[in-house]
Amino acid sequence: MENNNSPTQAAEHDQKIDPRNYDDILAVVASIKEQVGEETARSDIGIICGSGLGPIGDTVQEPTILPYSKIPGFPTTHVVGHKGNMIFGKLGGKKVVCLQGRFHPYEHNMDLALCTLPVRVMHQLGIKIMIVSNAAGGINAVLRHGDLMLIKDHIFLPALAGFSPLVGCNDPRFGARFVSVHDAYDKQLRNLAIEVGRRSNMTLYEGVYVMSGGPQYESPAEVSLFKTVGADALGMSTCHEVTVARQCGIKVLGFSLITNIANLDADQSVEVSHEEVMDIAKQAGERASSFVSDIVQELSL
Ligand SMILES: O=P(O)(O)O[C@@H]1C[C@H](O)[C@@H](CO)O1
Ligand code: HPA
Repeated sequence: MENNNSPTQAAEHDQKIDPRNYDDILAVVASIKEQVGEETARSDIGIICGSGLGPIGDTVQEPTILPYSKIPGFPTTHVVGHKGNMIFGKLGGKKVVCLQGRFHPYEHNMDLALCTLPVRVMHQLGIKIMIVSNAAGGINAVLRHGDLMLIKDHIFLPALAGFSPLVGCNDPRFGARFVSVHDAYDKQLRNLAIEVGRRSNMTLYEGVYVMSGGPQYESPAEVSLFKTVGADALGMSTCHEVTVARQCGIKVLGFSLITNIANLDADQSVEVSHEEVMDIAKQAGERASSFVSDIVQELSL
């Protein structure tokens, strides 16, 4: 992404922040409040737009846009389709903060604490509910290009191999050392999404999302493995953010936009490309975004 900062802003952005340090998080939050104003910064709902829900950021009313380049400690997002803005404003009459662009562990040397810094920041800004979205490959045979899958549960593969944002010393002010993720995706919020989907004739599947480390797409044998263990869709994000949100006590609603069908058979496989992912996301993203706005309108806080 192009960096048009003045030297002072660039210096501030380069300021070293330890994402595992509670006081450093407070310093980031103080800088955001100073730049956009305390009242603008205070938010009830946080939205992380993956490759699939980018358009929702553009529908935020009375927007105040803060580029990541002006937020101390925020890395830059390099993935095409992720704009790199924090947007404050209103959606469906609610105060939201929308992250147009996320930090993928594969971009940041698997530093999951760094990649979840925005979740800790949004928690300090007051959010009670977080909506996450991603682009994903469909594993379950019912899923088609452009479908939306409500995430019921996840398999956080990097964390099972030791790459969790909660690894390392834990300041108790962040929350519990041992976080229970038995209810990571809130049932009431899922029921609301299903109800809103029914009313607007939106075909909505519910399933399990698996996060792989990426950035290479998965081989057919790997996809078969994920299918065997119960995954319906796969991607390279989200689970780290949800884990930290649950440690903070934030309720989560998650969606996967199915941008490609994952290969299950090496003899009949097709190439997967980020261009295809972006293309389908562009076609289906508008409708998915308006659906999420409808849900936000009906959320009770
Ligand atoms: O941020 P998301 O999870 O939507 O991005 C997906 C996963 C990879 O980063 C990329 C692959 O095409 O898109
Ligand atoms: N695999 C991993 N990440 C993805 C995919 C996929 O097939 N599609 C979109 N993001």
